[in-house]
Amino acid sequence: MIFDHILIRFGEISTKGRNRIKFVEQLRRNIQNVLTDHEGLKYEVTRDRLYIHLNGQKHEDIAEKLKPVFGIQSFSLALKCESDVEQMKQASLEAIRNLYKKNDSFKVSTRRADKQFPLDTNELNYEIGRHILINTEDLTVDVHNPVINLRVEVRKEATYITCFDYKGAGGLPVGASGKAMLLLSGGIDSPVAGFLTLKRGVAIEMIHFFSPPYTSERAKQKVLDLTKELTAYCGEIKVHIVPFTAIQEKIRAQVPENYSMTSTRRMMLKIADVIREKQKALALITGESLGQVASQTLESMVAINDVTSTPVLRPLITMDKLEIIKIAEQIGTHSISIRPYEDCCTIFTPASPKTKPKLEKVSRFESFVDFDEMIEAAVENTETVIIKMEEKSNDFESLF
Ligand SMILES: Nc1ncnc2c1ncn2[C@@H]1O[C@H](COP(=O)(O)OP(=O)(O)OP(=O)(O)O)[C@@H](O)[C@H]1O
Repeated sequence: MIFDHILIRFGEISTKGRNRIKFVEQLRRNIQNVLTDHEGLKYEVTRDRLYIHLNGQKHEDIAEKLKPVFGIQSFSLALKCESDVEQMKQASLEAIRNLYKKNDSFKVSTRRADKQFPLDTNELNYEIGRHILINTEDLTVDVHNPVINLRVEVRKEATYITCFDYKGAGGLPVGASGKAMLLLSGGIDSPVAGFLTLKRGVAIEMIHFFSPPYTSERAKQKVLDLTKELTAYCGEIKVHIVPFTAIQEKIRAQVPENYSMTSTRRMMLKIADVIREKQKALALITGESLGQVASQTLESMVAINDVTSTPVLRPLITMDKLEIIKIAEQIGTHSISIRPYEDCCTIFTPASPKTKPKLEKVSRFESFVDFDEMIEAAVENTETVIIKMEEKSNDFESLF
């Protein structure tokens, strides 16, 4: 069957009151971005739907690309006809004829956005259902549990007939909730934190701390590869790579060993905050999960977080490691994260870091060093690259 439209349902956006127009506009832009390779598509936005006119393009590729777009609750292949009973009957029959198998059951579910339409939903269900039964063989009606649910959406300007729904990614359109900077290590957790933040409509840029020669080019490549996996959800992502060797060496030389981890995290957060301000982002994101390691106790968070009043989002804070790993596998980052290349933190990890560091103590240790100048130099020498989306096929259905 030739479907001529894709009908997209928004889900959570519909409830966003006055911001709705902004949200829908952002979703339309995000959809257009993932479909740039498909020429001739036309977009039409109504109060609670977005329609893509396919103009003869095949729907299969387009449907695949829509699956990871946040802000879509569900979408359906659709056939458009005039809002006229005879035309609806014909189009419904055409839609179902090419779809059903022997002994399938079906149901017609009409929805009238146009309340002035002369027939009510029951009458329309009956008229269309009867027309289908008369003109097909081996089909039965089952209003409770049908194999085919033929949906007829009657609007003033047109009627859309759909019979096959895809589940969307849910969440909010990326960019609709502002922008934040993700501190991305090469580990399992931070890419998952990035994915979950994107899902809530926040655009992200990455910040990675890199300590050559202690960490290799391959460790850097790992971070770029992780970023590439996340571009499936947002098109492209900027990565800021911060040279961190000098600061780490200074910490090792000047701060007592059991406080070096706390101090390292504080410097990371300070630098990230400067880059955040330059990039006009509103928050920082980390992959921390409560109690996972020494630097992720509440006491550590108090001592680390003290360097900034910028909101630090920690989407994984209450999650178990196994839950995090499961998402990492589904979004395709896990196999990259477990590559055996070193991260700057693992190399400098002290034998027994303080699990309950005192804020006064770490501040005092740091007061003997002029870190500000080193932070400025690190920001100045930061390298920025843009990673663009790559076509890939994740198991999106099982994810959402
Ligand atoms: N080299 C780095 N560059 C950027 N951010 C980092 C780096 N190392 C750690 N972080 C940030 O600090 C968080 C905590 O790091 P840590 O190594 O303690 O924990 P983790 O649970 O192993 O996290 P991950 O799996 O993301 O590495 C990370 O999730 C990440 O947000």
